[in-house]
Formats: sequence, C-alpha cells, structure tokens
Amino acid sequence: MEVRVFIIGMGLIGGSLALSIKSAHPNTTMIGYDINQDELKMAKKLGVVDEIAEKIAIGARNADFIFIAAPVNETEAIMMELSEIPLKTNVIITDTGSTKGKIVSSAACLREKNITFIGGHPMAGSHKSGVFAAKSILFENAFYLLTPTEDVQETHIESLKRLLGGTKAKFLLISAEEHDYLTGVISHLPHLIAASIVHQAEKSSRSQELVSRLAAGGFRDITRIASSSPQMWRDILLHNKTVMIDLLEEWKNEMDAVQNMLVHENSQAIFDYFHIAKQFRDLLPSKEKGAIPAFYDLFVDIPDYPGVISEITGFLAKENISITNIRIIETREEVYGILVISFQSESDRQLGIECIRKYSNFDITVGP
Ligand SMILES: NC(=O)C1=CN([C@@H]2O[C@H](COP(=O)(O)OP(=O)(O)OC[C@H]3O[C@@H](n4cnc5c(N)ncnc54)[C@H](O)[C@@H]3O)[C@@H](O)[C@H]2O)C=CC1
Ligand SMILES: O=C(O)C(=O)Cc1ccc(O)cc1
Repeated sequence: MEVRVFIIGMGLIGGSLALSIKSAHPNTTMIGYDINQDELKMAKKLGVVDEIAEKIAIGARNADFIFIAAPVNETEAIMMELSEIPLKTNVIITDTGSTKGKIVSSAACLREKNITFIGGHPMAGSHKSGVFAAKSILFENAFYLLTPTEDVQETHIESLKRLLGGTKAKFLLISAEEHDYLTGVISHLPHLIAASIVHQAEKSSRSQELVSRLAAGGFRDITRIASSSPQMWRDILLHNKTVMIDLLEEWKNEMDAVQNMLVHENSQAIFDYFHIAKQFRDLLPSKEKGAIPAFYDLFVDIPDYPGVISEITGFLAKENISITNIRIIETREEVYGILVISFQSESDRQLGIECIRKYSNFDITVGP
C-alpha cells in the first residue's frame, strides 16, 4: 500500500522527519509544503520530498499522515485551516512543536470533526534551522514524546509509531501538561539561562574588552544553545508562559540562596551546593540523547608540527567519518589534548577513535 505523508514546514525538523520516514519506508510518497518557497525548492532539490504542494489543501487532501513542523504559534493556525478542508477519513495529524498544552487544546477544532490529532515532540534538534541542516539520523536514540488525548485510538498511535520507526527514537506517552513542565525544566529554562549568561558577558564586555577574548572555549560550549533561532525560542517561551514564570521564580530563589551562602561565607553550604549538583549530574544517563544534544567530543593530544591537523582530518576522510566541528584548545588542564573533534553521534566518535588509533599513535581522551 502506498502511504502519502504530507509535511507542513520543511525546515530542520520537517526535513529530518521526511528523511527518516523514507529510510524505513522507501515506498512512501513524501509531499512538502512551506510558506518559504526557497526552503521548499531546496527540499525538492535535496531529495527530501518527492512532491511539493502549492497549498495546504492540495497536499492534505490525499494524505494518510500530516505532520505540522512549523513554529508553534503557526501550528495553531494551520490546524484551524486543516479542520476546514476535506481530508481522508482515517488521516492522522501530528505536530513536532516544542510545546504541547496550547497546541493540544487548539486541536479541539480537529477533534470536533472526528479527525485524529496526536501531539508530538521529537526531543532532539540543533541550534541550526532550515532543511539544509536536516538529517535522517537526527532523532536516533532521542526521546519522542507523544501526547494523545484520551479519545485517540490505540491503533492510530501504533500506526504513527510504525511510520516513525526509521527515526530510531524512543517513544514516551505523557500528558500535554506534563510535557510542558518537563520540557520547561530541561530545555526551555536552560535556553533562557544560556541567553542570560551571554547577556551578562556582553554587558561586561562593554567596559572590559578582554571578556570576549577569554570567553572562547568553555564559555562558548556551555552557551552554545544561545545561538538558537530567536524567533523559535520567543514563540516557545510565550506558549509555555505559565510554566516558565513559575520556573523563573524558582530560579531567582535558588540564586538568592546561593548569594546568601556567599554573603555569609557559608563554606559548607557552597560545597554541598556543588557536590549535590555533581552527584545528580554524574548519574544522568550518558548514552541517551536529551533535548539538548550532547557533544560527542574527542580530545587528541597532537604534537606541534605543521600539517598535523590536516593529517588527522585526512585519516577521518579516508574512512568516510563525518565530523561536526574541529578546534584547538589552548589549555591543557584536565583534558590531555588540544585538538577537539566533535562527532554527531556516539557511533561516529567510536569510529573516529578506531581510525585515529589505526593511523597514528596520538593519545586520545574521550570527552565528558
Ligand atoms: N530546532 C529544534 O531543535 C527543534 C524544533 N522543534 C519544533 O519543531 C518545529 C519546527 O522547528 P525547526 O524545524 O527547527 O524550524 P525551522 O525554522 O528549521 O523550520 C520551520 C519551517 O516552517 C516554515 N513555516 C513557518 N510558518 C509556516 C506556515 N504557516 N506554514 C508552513 N510553513 C511554515 C518556515 O518557513 C520554516 O521553513 C517548531 O515548532 C519547533 O518548536 C522540535 C524539536 C527540536
Ligand atoms: O541543540 C539545541 O539547541 C537544542 O536544544 C535542540 C532542541 C530544541 C528544541 C526542542 O524542542 C528540542 C531540542
């Protein structure tokens, strides 16, 4: 049976889903729609979609599955449009938005017409946007949260999961409310805090020009997510406003408590603060992909001679191993290596280790 999948929003997530669905179900006909014609043409050119639809109504009419992979506030308007046009009776509509409460309640317009809507959120991504950055393995080992309402039939949830088998993600069913609290804690608040640390550094840099120069390395790493799309994060924050206001209140109280420890030079409390954080963090799963992707880094202790970096990238290229980033760190504290190579997955990092060991005797340390 030929399955037609219609994806609305052909960016990073829509494109990556299209590629991973196609990898497991090559007979699927993938149709794409985007308000941005350039993005849509690029999706066709890259082979991410088989067909492009000029209007939502055209792509939607024969679709068996419809994915809305647009910004969260656009998703609500798109659902409204879908509720007003003729669709196949058994169509399953889902979305990929980073928030679920507002979207799932707005989906009432679909439920009223007996159209199945299953809220979805593949919890992996990147600070990059656009179909050009799409890749079929983006969701491998990541959690894929589904938030079906009680009226959704089990068989429809199973069909959606089967279609998404190629993502190699781990599906979890939770309520939209739980979703928004959990993602608020582990994704939305960290993005806000990363932006706030960058703001603080930027303000300091106005009077201290060394700030920007010294902010390379570790500072860049922990604030990487502050380079994410400002539009996307504006929309997410506004959608998850209630949860975020509560979390920010807790964060402010937490910072007040730390400030108090310092004012009173409460050395034991400061030690405990770091110690308890370390214990909890050290126990977090390291193999699973979370909302904020891990860095699969390798530290290679290289001798200082001309051409050594191209030598190493040459070994990796010879074995067809992709890297996502390469840089030199100037400090030798803690990690014994100065060349940092980032890979997009744990398996690529393992291949990288084997490859560098095969062609050289440089010391390698695996990143945290
Ligand atoms: N970027 C990430 O890491 C993740 C994003 N998400 C969610 O997935 C959704 C898509 O995000 P990305 O793919 O990263 O964004 P993106 O910016 O790469 O792609 C979004 C696409 O939607 C299109 N679009 C905007 N309004 C539209 C409309 N009314 N109709 C049709 N197309 C429209 C844009 O032109 C763009 O091509 C968002 O809701 C986001 O919250 C979920 C997981 C991870
Ligand atoms: O790398 C990053 O910037 C991310 O944090 C990826 C991400 C962004 C939004 C999501 O809803 C889930 C994952």
